[in-house]
Amino acid sequence: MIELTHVNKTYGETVALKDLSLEIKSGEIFGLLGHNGAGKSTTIKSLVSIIEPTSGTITFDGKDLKENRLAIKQRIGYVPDTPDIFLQLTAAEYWDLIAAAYQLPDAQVQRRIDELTQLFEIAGKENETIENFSHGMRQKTILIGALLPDPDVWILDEPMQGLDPQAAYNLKQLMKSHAQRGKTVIFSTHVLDTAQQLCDDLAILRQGELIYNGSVDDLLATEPDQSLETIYLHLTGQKDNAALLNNVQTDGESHE
Ligand SMILES: Nc1ncnc2c1ncn2[C@@H]1O[C@H](COP(=O)(O)OP(=O)(O)OP(=O)(O)O)[C@@H](O)[C@H]1O
Repeated sequence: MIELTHVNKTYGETVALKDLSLEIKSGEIFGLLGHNGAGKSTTIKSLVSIIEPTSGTITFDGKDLKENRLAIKQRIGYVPDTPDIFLQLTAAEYWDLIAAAYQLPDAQVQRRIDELTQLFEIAGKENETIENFSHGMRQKTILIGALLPDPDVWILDEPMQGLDPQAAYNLKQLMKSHAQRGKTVIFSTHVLDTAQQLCDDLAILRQGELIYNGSVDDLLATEPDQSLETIYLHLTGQKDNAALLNNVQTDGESHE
């Protein structure tokens, strides 16, 4: 179980997270939703210790993250929101770096790399520089790095971005089986169909504040026969969106 309790994060004047409390259970897929700037990446970066909350506590199985940072980080596989990292390395050098950080046995590393590069269809590209990869190939390289140690907790920031349909399908299957093995998957997404398909529980953030936390099923039950997209837009959307949309659509005509 992962618990965030009264977590706040400010950047100067900007309040990125406001009094966020969440419980994320083992064996579940937990989705973080919210518009651009809502605080999803800030939540994720706090969980993986890239940033320090201004106040509040985060615990993993009752252990405080601040006091057990290294041990907890070893349990986490993290995919950041951009794959544009370590561009000067080859994919193999990047995975070596991860293997060293997690102190993985060579045989395990080679087996996992063989399996994962075949699954994500980048076998044969291991010795090419990441800078020369397409966006999707970079994303696959980072994903393989995160999955290499088979960590307990996967924390994935918009992981489907740039993946081709086959790779996205494979990743979704891996996420489901990871949760079925009693482990935890936390991911952020803007793709509400994916959230509806995959998540057990959800948090929806708006301007750093939690506006929904609970199961997908309970949320769907609030408006029977509506999709998650419709319900999400009702919760978070602009009140006068139709008028704004109409202005933009008809603006071209008024200048013709
Ligand atoms: N390093 C930073 N310095 C200053 N402000 C920041 C920094 N990082 C994030 N913010 C601000 O914190 C708020 C939350 O940003 P965050 O990246 O968590 O949003 P997000 O929900 O992940 O957005 P997106 O969907 O666009 O990725 C935003 O107002 C953002 O401008």
